[in-house]
Amino acid sequence: MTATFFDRLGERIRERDSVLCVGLDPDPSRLPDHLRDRDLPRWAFNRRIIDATHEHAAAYKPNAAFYEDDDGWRALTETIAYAHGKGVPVVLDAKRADIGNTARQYAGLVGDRAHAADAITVNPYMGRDSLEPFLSREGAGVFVLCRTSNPGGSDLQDLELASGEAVYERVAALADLWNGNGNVGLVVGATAPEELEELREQVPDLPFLVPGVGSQGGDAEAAVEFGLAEGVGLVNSSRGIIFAAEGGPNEDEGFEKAAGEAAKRLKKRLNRYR
Ligand SMILES: O=C(O)c1cc(=O)[nH]c(=O)n1[C@@H]1O[C@H](COP(=O)(O)O)[C@@H](O)[C@H]1O
Repeated sequence: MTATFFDRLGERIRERDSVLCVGLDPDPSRLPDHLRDRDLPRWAFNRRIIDATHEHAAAYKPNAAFYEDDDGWRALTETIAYAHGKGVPVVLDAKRADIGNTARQYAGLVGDRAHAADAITVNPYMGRDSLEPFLSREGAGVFVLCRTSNPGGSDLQDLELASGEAVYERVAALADLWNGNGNVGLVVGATAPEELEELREQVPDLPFLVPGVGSQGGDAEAAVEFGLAEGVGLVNSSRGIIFAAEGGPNEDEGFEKAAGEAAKRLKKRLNRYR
């Protein structure tokens, strides 16, 4: 195993010729009917999605929100183990951070523990010490929320500081300082293409995780053009891939085929801009 998460991700990107991150957000209300009576319906769904998409995926990104209940963590750990079995790194989208004592507990979500993820998304709001337990896990990737894709992303992140820089620019500068182990990246939404371009110039060495392509209508070209650092970075789509069959003739039985085709299509589209 190579040293950093980004080394491993870079290898995967080259090997699969893909920067596509497939988001595993299995909203229980949208699962196909025939999987609903399974022991762990979300796991049954994810397993089929992974079978159909892994050839095209540089990484998977389960969002913790879809697993935070009694059966959820079992579904999540099965999913992580299965993705690893296919050789695909997993970014746990948990957006965590807390005072050190608590963050140390969260940090077990990534790293060497069996079924832990390879990288995690974190929230910079509480500052460096709240992220230290993640940053100090040298082999784990840490994606710091910088300029998010949601409409309210500008409410705080675009505010201008006394120094003249925007809050998101300060976050990027801090993340660059926190990158002593070469394991830090930024989350920057594809719905903010100007900020993507500007941030790429500001922190040329940090890989970005770029969500917001697909269901949120973000700019796929800007995501690729500015999201990659030395060819390494991820462009995520979740609902646009895993629920690609919805509304079509094979909504129920053919959902994994539709997901596989959607993943292949988006991979190819992203590759046109690399
Ligand atoms: O951290 C994230 O991944 C994230 C940051 C952000 O700014 N916007 C954003 O959409 N995300 C996540 O990326 C995924 C996007 O899902 P889709 O809109 O279905 O592709 C969800 O899991 C979001 O929580």
